[in-house]
This record gives sequence, C-alpha cells and structure tokens, in this order.
Amino acid sequence: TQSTRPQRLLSAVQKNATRGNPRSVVRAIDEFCRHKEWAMNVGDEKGCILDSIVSEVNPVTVLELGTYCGYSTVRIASLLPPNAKLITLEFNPDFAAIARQVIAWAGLQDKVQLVEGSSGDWIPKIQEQFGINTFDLVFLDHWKDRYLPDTKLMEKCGLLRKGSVLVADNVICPGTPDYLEYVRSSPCYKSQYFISHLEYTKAEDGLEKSVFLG
Ligand SMILES: O=C(NCCNC(=O)c1cc(-c2ccc(F)cc2)cc(O)c1O)c1cc(O)ncn1
Ligand SMILES: [Mg+2]
Repeated sequence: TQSTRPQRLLSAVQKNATRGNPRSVVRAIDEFCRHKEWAMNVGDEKGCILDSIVSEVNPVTVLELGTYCGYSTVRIASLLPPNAKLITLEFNPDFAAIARQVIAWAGLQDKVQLVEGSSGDWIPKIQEQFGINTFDLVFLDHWKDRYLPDTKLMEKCGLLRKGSVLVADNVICPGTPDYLEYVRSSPCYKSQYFISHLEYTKAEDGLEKSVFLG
C-alpha cells in the first residue's frame, strides 16, 4: 500500500535526525519539505519568529492547536524550561500517530501531551483533565475557521489570563480574516503582525502575536 506524506516525513526524520536531538529533527523535516515534498509545517522562517516569541515568553504552560506531524511541537518544546508542559490537540488520528513518533524521536515525550480529538470538545475539559488553570502561550495552527471560535471558547473557559500570548500561524495564507479582525479590533488584545512567507515558498504569510489584556 502507498505510504502517506506524513509517513514519508517520519521516515526522513528516522533516517536523517539523531535520536534525542530536537534541532536535528527540525532540520531533517525542513530539508525534506524544501527538497522532497512540501508539507504544512510552520517551517524554518516562521519557525525562527516563533522561537523568538517562545523564548521571550518563557512559558510554563503551552497549548498548541493543530499538531500535524509535530514539527512546531518539537520547536516549542525544545525551548521550554524543565518543569514546563505543552499540550497539543490534533483531530486527525493519522497525523497524531506520526506526530507521537516524531516527538519521541526528538526525546521530548516527557514535556508533551498529545491529545486526539476536536479542539471544540477538548478546550472545555483541559483544566479538569490536565490540572492546568491558564496557558502562558497558545499556538494556533489548526483549521483556519476554528481560530476565532476556539479563542472565544478559551476566553469563556477562563484559560487565558492577563498577559497570555496567542501566536497564530497562516493569518495571510490560507488566511484567518475573522480571527485577525477580532484580535486587532478587540480592546482585550494587543496585536502585532510578523510578516514572513508561507513555509518553503515565496508567498506572503505571517504570524499574529496577540497578548490577552484580561
Ligand atoms: O488539515 C488539518 N489541519 C491542518 C491545519 N493547517 C492547515 O490547514 C494549513 C494549511 C496550509 C496551506 C497553505 C497553502 C496551501 F496552498 C495549502 C495549505 C499551511 C499551513 O501552515 C497550515 O497550518 C486537519 C485535517 C483534519 O482531518 N482534521 C483536522 N485538521
Ligand atoms: Mg500552519
């Protein structure tokens, strides 16, 4: 039977990256996506911007919406302090199965909790299930029409506190117009756009960083 792109991406990691070395896993995926097959990871250019925001926030609790193959999960988790926890939600079981193996190859499974299911179902359950009160950082990279409803849901569930930082991928391409309008016009957010490119291409894209003001 034919392999899938996520399976071929995992094989490239197992072939070219060193177990326990997150940077080599990130490099192996970027090489694969640049030279073999494009895939929808945040990528190296936007990844550097994400790294700088994560390092600045130095979060103890992180929520990632949309794991895909675990590329941004590995990037973020590799920058976290020892006691920090990253929860990543993935709806697609095939993506989740690959991501678990990529995260394990990087040696980051102790910092990461991958949860399979829909963000809309899981967001209201996180506090009781994982003993987390609020998130210091949220990375939005899942279905683009879920960014706004899930942000409103996180507000409603009290998962954001004064100073929580939201980082949203793909606000230009594929685009998240309703989310952008909301975080840029709401008095509850201070928003900033970091211009970049769609992963591994010359098309414009960027990250939107929004600080929740409470
Ligand atoms: O597709 C699921 N998630 C990925 C969300 N992410 C994206 O869709 C995404 C897309 C693009 C992109 C950009 C240009 C283009 F021409 C094609 C795709 C880039 C990105 O950086 C993304 O992040 C999915 C499936 C499923 O069955 N269940 C739950 N989620
Ligand atoms: Mg993305």
